[in-house]
Amino acid sequence: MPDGFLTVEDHLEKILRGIGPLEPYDQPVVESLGLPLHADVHAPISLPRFDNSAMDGYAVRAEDLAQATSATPVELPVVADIYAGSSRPFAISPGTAVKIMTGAPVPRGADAVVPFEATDRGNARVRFTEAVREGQHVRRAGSDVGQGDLVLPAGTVVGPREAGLLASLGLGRVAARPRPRVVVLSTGNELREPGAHLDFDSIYDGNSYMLAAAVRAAGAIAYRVGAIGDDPRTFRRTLSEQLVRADLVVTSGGISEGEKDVVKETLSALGTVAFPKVAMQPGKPQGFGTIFDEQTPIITLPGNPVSAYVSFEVFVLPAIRRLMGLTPYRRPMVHAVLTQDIASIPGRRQYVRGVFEVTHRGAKVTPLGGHGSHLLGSLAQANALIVVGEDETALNLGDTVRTLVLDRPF
Ligand SMILES: Nc1nc2c(c(=O)[nH]1)N[C@H]1C(S)=C(S)[C@@H](COP(=O)(O)OP(=O)(O)OC[C@H]3O[C@@H](n4cnc5c(N)ncnc54)[C@H](O)[C@@H]3O)O[C@H]1N2
Ligand code: MOO
Repeated sequence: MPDGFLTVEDHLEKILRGIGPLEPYDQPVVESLGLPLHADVHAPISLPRFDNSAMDGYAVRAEDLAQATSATPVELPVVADIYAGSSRPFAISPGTAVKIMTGAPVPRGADAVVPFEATDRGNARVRFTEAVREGQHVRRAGSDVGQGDLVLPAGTVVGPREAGLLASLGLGRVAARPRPRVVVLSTGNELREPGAHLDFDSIYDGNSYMLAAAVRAAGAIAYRVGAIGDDPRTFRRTLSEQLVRADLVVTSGGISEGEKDVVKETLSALGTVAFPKVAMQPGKPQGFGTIFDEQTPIITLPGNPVSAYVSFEVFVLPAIRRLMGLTPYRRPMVHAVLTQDIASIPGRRQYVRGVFEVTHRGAKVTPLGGHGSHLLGSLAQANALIVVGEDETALNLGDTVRTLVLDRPF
């Protein structure tokens, strides 16, 4: 590794050690979508809560129909109608039937339900032409979930199915860490909002959009602050104004060796931010620390768009996941067979854009475009980053290589 460089692992370790998980609180179930449960959830009630009918039909005692055949039908008086949600508790006596709708409580004494289709659909009296099995079409109390059962262990990520279960158990709120609020801002006098007038040397601010989208895709809340220029006072003022809504600040640009590297200049005096060179490509210049009295964590990413994106994947995504308590923090590597040679940069870990596919013969990955950190077109075509280790001298066609498959939930 080149002198004076940190490894990717060391820099990531510093970030993860410097950022603690946010404090959990009881939040509405739908708001917790994508967040891990902070505590085990035990069922406060059983499901179903009471014996209920799985069919529209008649509740009966199975033994009353034991002799029913088409030649010797059994006819019973219909003594009540029971609808889901509108019935009083009810019991049936031997030799009677009750009309019942799906979901309605099965009356005490009844032990089976016969669907309308298997009867003459009578109102005052109903005729049955076959016997029924005890328990037929009755959904027993507790047969799905027992009261007190551990239904969702701590760490389970809330998705639509978990939300449905929680609400069905009467739990409208659950303990989870809050969705992190991430302020995204980019720096550079050359930057303009999409749609704005461009001077001969200005460009559109793609990074703040890319990073804000990546923050959201990671499950956090993104506050995108438009690009700010290279003036240290404006940068400092903007940062201090944004702190009230930031669990983490992410910047792009202004951290290399230039003469107007505003982020580096300003932050050096504002807190604990260090600006190491990291042994990776792209993404060599990096920065991390805390700022102001609030000690808000800030991750400063390089301005080259591909460098900013790769750095987000490698450092910011794990940081966001740590804030919300979502493990694993780091995207798992997936093995795939390489379809072309890749030249390696010795001493640095490379993240090479690629296209990952699963075919009937297994997973394969094809490198894409060049190494340039400005190549946005090929970045948008890629769906994976091929990881070339610091010590690897070359990767060859046919090698099994490690890849980060982008956008995939984990
Ligand atoms: N003398 C040296 N020069 C550079 C070095 C070095 O080691 N010595 N490192 C290079 C590497 S590697 C990178 S990466 C960049 C990082 O530079 P900065 O973080 O200071 O970024 P800027 O100089 O502000 O911008 C770099 C590049 O990216 C464009 N950019 C910036 N922000 C945006 C944005 N929001 N949207 C779109 N494009 C953006 C900017 O116009 C520049 O072209 O430094 C190298 N230089
Ligand atoms: O290392 Mo810079 O981040 O490639 O282009």
